[in-house]
Amino acid sequence: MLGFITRPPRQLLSLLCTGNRLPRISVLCTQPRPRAMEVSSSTSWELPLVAVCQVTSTPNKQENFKTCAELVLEAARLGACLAFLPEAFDFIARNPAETLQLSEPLDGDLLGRYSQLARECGIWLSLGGFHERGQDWEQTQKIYNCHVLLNNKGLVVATYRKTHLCDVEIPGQGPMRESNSTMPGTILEPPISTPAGKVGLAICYDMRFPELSLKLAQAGAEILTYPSAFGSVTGPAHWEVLLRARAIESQCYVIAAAQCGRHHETRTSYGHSMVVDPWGTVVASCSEGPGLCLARIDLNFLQQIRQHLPVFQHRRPDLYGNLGQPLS
Ligand SMILES: O=C(O)CNC(=O)[C@H](CS)NC(=O)CCC(=O)C(=O)O
Repeated sequence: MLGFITRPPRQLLSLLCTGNRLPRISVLCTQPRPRAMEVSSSTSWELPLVAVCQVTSTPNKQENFKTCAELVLEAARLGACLAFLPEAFDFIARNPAETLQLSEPLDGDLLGRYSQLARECGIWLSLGGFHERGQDWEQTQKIYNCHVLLNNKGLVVATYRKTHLCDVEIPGQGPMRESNSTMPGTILEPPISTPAGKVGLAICYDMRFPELSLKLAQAGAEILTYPSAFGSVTGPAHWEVLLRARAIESQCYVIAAAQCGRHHETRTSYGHSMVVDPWGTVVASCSEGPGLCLARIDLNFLQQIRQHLPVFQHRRPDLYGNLGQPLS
């Protein structure tokens, strides 16, 4: 059913922690598509397979790496070409001071280990939301929330620094003041070609700004990514609706790897990582706990939807401005 099941090279087994429970794997969603949208040109096993990893990061960076590495190994073994990790895959700290203390530069030890993991597994990695010490760290004493894309040689092919910071107070969820520790990014990253399609990079709270997803779609994105640590109050109300809306209006696949469960005494996340196809169907999802879900990316299907429903040709920039300028 999954096709192309491969085994990890022998040296990878050293990365697996012995005696640990295996991650939970959710099966591929087999929901049928509406008839009018059926594609007959490719059989599913020829299509690229992506994996979405769901974890509960804690302040313990070593443990978090071990958990993520296990899931990535499993994703590679199942034949995925690209694996997605959530925002704050590196750690979730108890307070802003600890966040700053645990942060690292892009050329630090932790990303070095992920680079080795990508290389040894031969898999692309979307590392959504690395707590990055930039060049300006000495002056600002603040970090960036950085989405890093590694290719299967372990090289950094793109980075995107979160542009919309989450400074909100939702009753029942505890205040979030991301700007206490984090600087906003100032530019968008043009979509990047990967074995699964052209990927547009975003992070979590960015999903509330459809302007960004339209801009990325018009710059050529076929897959939008929203690695997240969504709150437990906004989660049930907004998570799936926002992700499906971004997929439908941008006519892109939407891939959202999520944090789940209890990170420390005062913080929990909603989970429910998912892949949404450009028709708005949730084609794979995790539930509350840590684990993995898999989906195939069908760009013929995406092209058919864009042909049948040409919303990008029906825009009225004369009424509400042009969101379609090419990326600078
Ligand atoms: O804190 C870190 O270490 C990493 N950053 C995050 O987890 C960020 C900022 S607190 N979380 C969100 O953006 C949640 C958005 C959300 O929940 C919503 O839009 O409803």
